[in-house]
This record gives sequence, C-alpha cells and structure tokens, in this order.
Amino acid sequence: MPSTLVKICGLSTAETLTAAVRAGADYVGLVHFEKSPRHLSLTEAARLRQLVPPQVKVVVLVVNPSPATLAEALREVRPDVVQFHGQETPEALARFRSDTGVEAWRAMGVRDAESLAEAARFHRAADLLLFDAPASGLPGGNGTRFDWSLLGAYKSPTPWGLAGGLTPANVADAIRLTGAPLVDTSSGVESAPGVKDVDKIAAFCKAAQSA
Ligand SMILES: O=C(O)c1ccccc1NCC(=O)[C@H](O)[C@H](O)COP(=O)(O)O
Repeated sequence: MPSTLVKICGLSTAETLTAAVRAGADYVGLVHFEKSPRHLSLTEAARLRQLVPPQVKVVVLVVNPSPATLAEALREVRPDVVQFHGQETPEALARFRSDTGVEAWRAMGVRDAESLAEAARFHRAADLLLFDAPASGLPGGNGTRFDWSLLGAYKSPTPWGLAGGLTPANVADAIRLTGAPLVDTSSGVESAPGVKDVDKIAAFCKAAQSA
C-alpha cells in the first residue's frame, strides 16, 4: 500500500518550513487569512515559497478570497495548490481550475454522514476534498477532531484527505481507522497557536509515514 501523504499546515518561519521539508512532508501549507495566528502576507508567503524544493508542493490557504487577492496569490506565491476554506461553490472551484491550471482543494467540515453527501457536490470541481472538523473559532486550524468512524467505509471518486485535531500521538490510529490517503495537521505540531514545534513536526511525519 502506498504510504500516506503528509501535509504540514500553517508554517510561518523559515526554520519550521525547513523542518517540515527535512521530515519528509509532501505538502506545506501557508495561510493567508488575516484573523489567523498563522496569517502570512503574500510577500511573506512568497519569501517562504522560495525555500521549498520541487518535490514538495506548496499549498496556499484562503477563505472566500476576492478575485484580485486570488490572482495576486497566484502571481506572488506560485502555489501548486490553493486550499479553499470558505463558502466557495463547486462552480467557482471548477472555473478556478480551468482558468488557472492550479489544483483546487476544498475543505469540508464534517458533522455527520450528511456532510459526506454534501461533499459529493464537489466531486468534479475539486482536485481533493479535505475532511476537517466543522469551523469553530476559525474556518480551520482549530485543533479539533470529528468522528473519524464516519470515514471508515468512505469511497470517493475524488482524492481526499483527513484534517482536524491530528497529532503525532493519534495520527497512526486515524490512518488505520479511516484509510486516509493524506493527513494534514497544524495545531497538533504547535507549542502555542501559530508557533510550530520542529520536534513535533518530525514526530508527526514519522508516525504518519510508518502507519
Ligand atoms: O490554520 C488556520 O489558522 C486557518 C485559518 C483559516 C482557514 C484555515 C486554516 N487552517 C487550516 C488547516 O490548518 C488545516 O487544513 C486543518 O484545518 C487542520 O487544522 P488543525 O486541526 O489545527 O490540525
């Protein structure tokens, strides 16, 4: 079975970004959302982007961005993926992909089995569905998990990933229970909101890669 892909999200310093790359992360996430403790201006995100080698993909996170912000993010940061965390519609995502050729991921808050049925609306519009806990304080990055057993028998024509409250201690169980092809963490590798911990990043990658 191929090993689970790993995304470390909400990186905001050169040291922690480099630690994620060194630990073998497949994706690194840069948050552009002013209310977040992990927010980066597009200039800061562009600077960090230059430290990422080609085998690691750069994901920029946005929440209901204006067309001008989205265009600027693509121009400045040149991400491989844009992860949408707001109320973006399937039509908007499909248009984004065909206009730009950049991958579009859609985060979906999972409350119950209905949430997975709702996600089906994005099957032809998104490159990947990221199942996360429902939004609480922030649209994402709250460190809370949902009932993973909802994904136990999940089959999807669209690639998908698991996020929400994943830590070095629980990620292996999460992978075993859900069969997630990709796992994503932010709060679980921090020492305080927005402060990434290089040892936790290494431990998370190791636990996910050996699950
Ligand atoms: O991290 C943020 O502050 C954030 C702000 C606005 C939208 C999304 C945000 N983060 C998303 C993620 O970091 C992850 O994709 C995911 O939600 C996992 O977060 P966590 O539960 O903290 O591991």
